[in-house]
Amino acid sequence: MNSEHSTFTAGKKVPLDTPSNVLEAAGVSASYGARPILQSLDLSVRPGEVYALLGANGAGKSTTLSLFLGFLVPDSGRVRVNGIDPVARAADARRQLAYIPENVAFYEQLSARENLVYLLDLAGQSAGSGEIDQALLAAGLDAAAFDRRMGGFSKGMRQKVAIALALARRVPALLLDEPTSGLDPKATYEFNRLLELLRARGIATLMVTHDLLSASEVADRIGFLNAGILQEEVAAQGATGSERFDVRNLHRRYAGQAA
Ligand SMILES: Nc1ncnc2c1ncn2[C@@H]1O[C@H](COP(=O)(O)OP(=O)(O)OP(=O)(O)O)[C@@H](O)[C@H]1O
Repeated sequence: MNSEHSTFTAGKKVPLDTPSNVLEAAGVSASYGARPILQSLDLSVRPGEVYALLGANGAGKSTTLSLFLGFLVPDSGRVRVNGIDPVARAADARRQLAYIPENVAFYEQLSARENLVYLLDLAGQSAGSGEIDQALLAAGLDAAAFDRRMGGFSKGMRQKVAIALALARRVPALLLDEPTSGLDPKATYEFNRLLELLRARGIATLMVTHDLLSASEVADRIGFLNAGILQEEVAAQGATGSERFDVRNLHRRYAGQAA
């Protein structure tokens, strides 16, 4: 039980075994040196929720990811990953997370299977070959590619391996930095279906993106960050379907903000 997490029910403090927010930033301000970047940021992602963080270049989106990764110490406020402080308990917090940067790095000489075995081992986990194959298949990698060297993999294939690693590690949270940039429409479509799988598995996903169409298709909530301030959050209207968000409306807000 995590004593840091509790809630008030009818005036009585009730401890929670599982935090209701897997990713949580509350009243967070952060800076690089003397330069303030994020101001009083309140952002949370629940289990099984896909949260898309939008904002102009330099708005502070990647900086937000850095907070959850424990790369940046906040000036004030509270950051938690599955109830764990990513600075005070860095190794524990990292075990809760998978981070997929814009360009995912793997051991180029190793195959997808070998990368997974090795990276799981580095993470202190062992998985049988059956489990590894299941994760790769669930992530949508063609079985013919399992034993190919990753040096020749496309960005879309690399992302599938990265998602397979997250699935095999059974992490409760996933951080994605511009996952669909540079993907063709088919690969983008496949990636968006993968996000739906992550949602179904109860993973809390925070995705930084400029891709409004993907965000509108897969996100449950969209936040607009402007100059380090989370100006607005909008929630999906329906559980599924293309009308979850009004894309034109999103575009107007986003473009208006970026101007
Ligand atoms: N390591 C760093 N040291 C100093 N300043 C930084 C550092 N990293 C980012 N910045 C600055 O912080 C601000 C926010 O950057 P951040 O990368 O979080 O923005 P972003 O919203 O992710 O932008 P983009 O869409 O271009 O990736 C920018 O002005 C950037 O120049």
